[in-house]
Amino acid sequence: MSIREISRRFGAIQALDGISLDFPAGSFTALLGPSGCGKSTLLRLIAGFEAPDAGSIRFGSKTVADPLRQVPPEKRGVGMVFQSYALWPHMDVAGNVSYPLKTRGLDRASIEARVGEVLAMVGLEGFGSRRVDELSGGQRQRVALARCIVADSGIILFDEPLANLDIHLRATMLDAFRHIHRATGATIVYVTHDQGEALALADRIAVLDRGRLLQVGSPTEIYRAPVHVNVAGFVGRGAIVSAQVLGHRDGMAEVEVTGLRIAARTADTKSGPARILLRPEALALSHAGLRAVVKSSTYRGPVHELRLSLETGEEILLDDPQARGIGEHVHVAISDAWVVPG
Ligand SMILES: Nc1ncnc2c1ncn2[C@@H]1O[C@H](COP(=O)(O)OP(=O)(O)OP(=O)(O)O)[C@@H](O)[C@H]1O
Repeated sequence: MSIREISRRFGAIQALDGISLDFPAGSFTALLGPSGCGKSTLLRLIAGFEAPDAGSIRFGSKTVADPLRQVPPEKRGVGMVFQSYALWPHMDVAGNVSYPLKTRGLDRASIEARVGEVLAMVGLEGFGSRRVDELSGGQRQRVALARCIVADSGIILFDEPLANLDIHLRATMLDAFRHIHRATGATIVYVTHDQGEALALADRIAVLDRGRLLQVGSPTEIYRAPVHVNVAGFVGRGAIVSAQVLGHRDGMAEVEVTGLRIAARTADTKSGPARILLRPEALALSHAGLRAVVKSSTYRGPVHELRLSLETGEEILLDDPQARGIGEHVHVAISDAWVVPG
């Protein structure tokens, strides 16, 4: 599937602004970005609930949407798992799941066999005769998922499917989604504003901001080498601080950060003022290094997250095994840094 130069405006709001993105067959792409950046609009355009003002959407060689043509949603063969499950509450589980097969005129025995197989796949073996309104949120999600699998949708769209589930169910459903992706080979587009979900699930992450695509890449690329400060700020913890690039050696930038010289990863060969990204796991308290003052110390499970203030007034985050006192003077060693382009 590919989208080319897609734009969509609602009155004064440019919800999508010239987005081009390829979704290779069998890929699992997470669309990530702050509220209002256009994620759901993009999904609705792929599903066929919205039409683009400009640009085109192709499924393989077939154009399903451009400003002149619009294939209706039911003819696109796209499966959808949304937050509000869109199931028929009065029907039992098997009735909901078998619906796409009935419309294809399959015989009863084959339908039953296929429904049983798919319910087992989503961990709902033996749930066929249960009413949907007697199920938990997570179980309903699984029914919606089973219905997509039964329909054999080559493309499955997820819109914040875990948003109203508790933390334990979320973990179980993450496993279910991974399993379904492997088992069906479907092309999956997954909208979330939870970066943890995106990093854990997707093989590609596309980061949107105000209707524009900022970056698309593997979770590690997005985390380690964000191409824009808004990507760096949105994905993962960390801080962006001002620095000077003095020169380059062996593909690395020589950088000065408030008096300390370090080597930083970089994508270009520019020198002069720059901004660098410092992730907490690349920082450690040390006898020498950046001078900083502890601003806050928050226990986060096994570590204490320290918020430290540098001499420039900029702040960084660091994880330390011990709690530290507010106002304590410390030194910070840096083992990895990234020069944010632009
Ligand atoms: N039908 C509509 N009418 C008017 N404005 C709309 C409509 N749909 C979306 N918008 C606007 O377009 C922008 C993008 O909305 P969209 O729902 O795609 O964002 P989102 O990234 O999915 O946000 P969230 O994470 O909050 O769901 C927002 O400013 C929204 O208010």
